[in-house]
Amino acid sequence: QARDDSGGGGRSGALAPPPVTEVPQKIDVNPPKGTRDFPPEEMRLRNWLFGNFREVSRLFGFEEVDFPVLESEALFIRKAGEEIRDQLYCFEDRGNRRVALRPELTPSLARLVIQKGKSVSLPLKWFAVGQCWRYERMTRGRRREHYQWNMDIIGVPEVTAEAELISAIVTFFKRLGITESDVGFKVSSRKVLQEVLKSYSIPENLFGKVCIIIDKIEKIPREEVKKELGFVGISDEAIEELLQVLSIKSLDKLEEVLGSAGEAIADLKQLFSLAEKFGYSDWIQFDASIVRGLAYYTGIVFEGFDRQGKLRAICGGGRYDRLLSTFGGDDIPACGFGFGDAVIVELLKEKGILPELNLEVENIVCALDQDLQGAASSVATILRGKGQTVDLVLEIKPLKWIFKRAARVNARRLIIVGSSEWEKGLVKVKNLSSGEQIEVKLDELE
Ligand SMILES: Nc1ccc(Br)nc1
Repeated sequence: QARDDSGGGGRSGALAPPPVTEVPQKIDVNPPKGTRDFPPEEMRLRNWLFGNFREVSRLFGFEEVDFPVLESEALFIRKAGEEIRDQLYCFEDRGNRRVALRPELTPSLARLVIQKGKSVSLPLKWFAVGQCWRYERMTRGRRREHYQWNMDIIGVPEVTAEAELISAIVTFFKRLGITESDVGFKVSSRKVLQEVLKSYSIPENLFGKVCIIIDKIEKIPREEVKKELGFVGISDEAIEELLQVLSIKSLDKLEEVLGSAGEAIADLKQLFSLAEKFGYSDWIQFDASIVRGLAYYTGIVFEGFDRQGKLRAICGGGRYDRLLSTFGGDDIPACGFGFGDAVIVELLKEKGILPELNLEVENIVCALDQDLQGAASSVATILRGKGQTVDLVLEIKPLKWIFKRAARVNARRLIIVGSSEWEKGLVKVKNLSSGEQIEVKLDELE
């Protein structure tokens, strides 16, 4: 019989039998496939990581923004064959609207910039830390959600913006104890591809598709890449030239091939010169094979990698000068990066530099008998009013239990409220590291 929780009268009169409760159904206590809970220990690590994201963003003068996790599906529908599109976590809501759990933050940011229009003055320097989703066939057992830190600069066409963003990531790595011997950035520009495609008169509208196919160069066999490029109409000759250019690892070599007049070389030379000034030259290297897997990049692209080659890309980003206009906004230049919360933790574990993050409570306060529980509450309130953390024991417990609890919460002091002391306006204060115990007047407690 369903429980009558309609709040109505039902048969709940004084003499009526107690309502038949539902037979308890054991629910699955695990979170949905591909998602995570954050119990205290994991939450402390997440807060520490996000705290560093936010502190670096603050150091660089960026403002925090956020957007709904749920967006119109249209924001992410791009026809360039991206994986992010194939794995879109999308559905029709009860209002028959096509919606999606955001797979990334950049389109939402672009939407908000357009919405703000002339009410905001450029350049905008915005950052966000948000959960992003993908519907991954669980056969690969990969996650379906992660948190991404994004920093974006809107309204700056110069490469100074990309240089600034990479500097922010370097600053973040250094804060965590990660050095240029651990990680690096592979940097290129999609203008390299653009210049090659243009020399073969390949139409602009194929640019996004070609980039997405080439981004798979490390993930699928070379022959498959060539076949896919052929399918979209790239000639064999152009394919050979593309793959040749993509294997270039030095700017001098690239300049030999492309010549010195193109934007690609100019942008990359400026970026490497700025890197010198920022002091992170040892962190970056040119690699023409870097195109990144998002269709909207139009210029410099970069990705953070671990030099041991054990992990997937740590972060990635680039310039996306056309995204806002494709959403019907003005032609505003933009660049940004995404930095996931998973690979970085694997890297910290690999390096053995995960921080020790324990619950730290300054005081544990307890009453020795029931009628002093109120007194213990007032002691806790006084200490909290002074900005001290207090774990207040909420029941009368034996001292053995209290000491065990004090150890678990790493308390520095035990404040005991006992009747004989309380009558004299005193409490017992035990220093839990030295063991020293003194009596303190309540109004002198600090
Ligand atoms: N885009 C995206 C979303 C969620 C995860 Br996990 N990985 C990538």
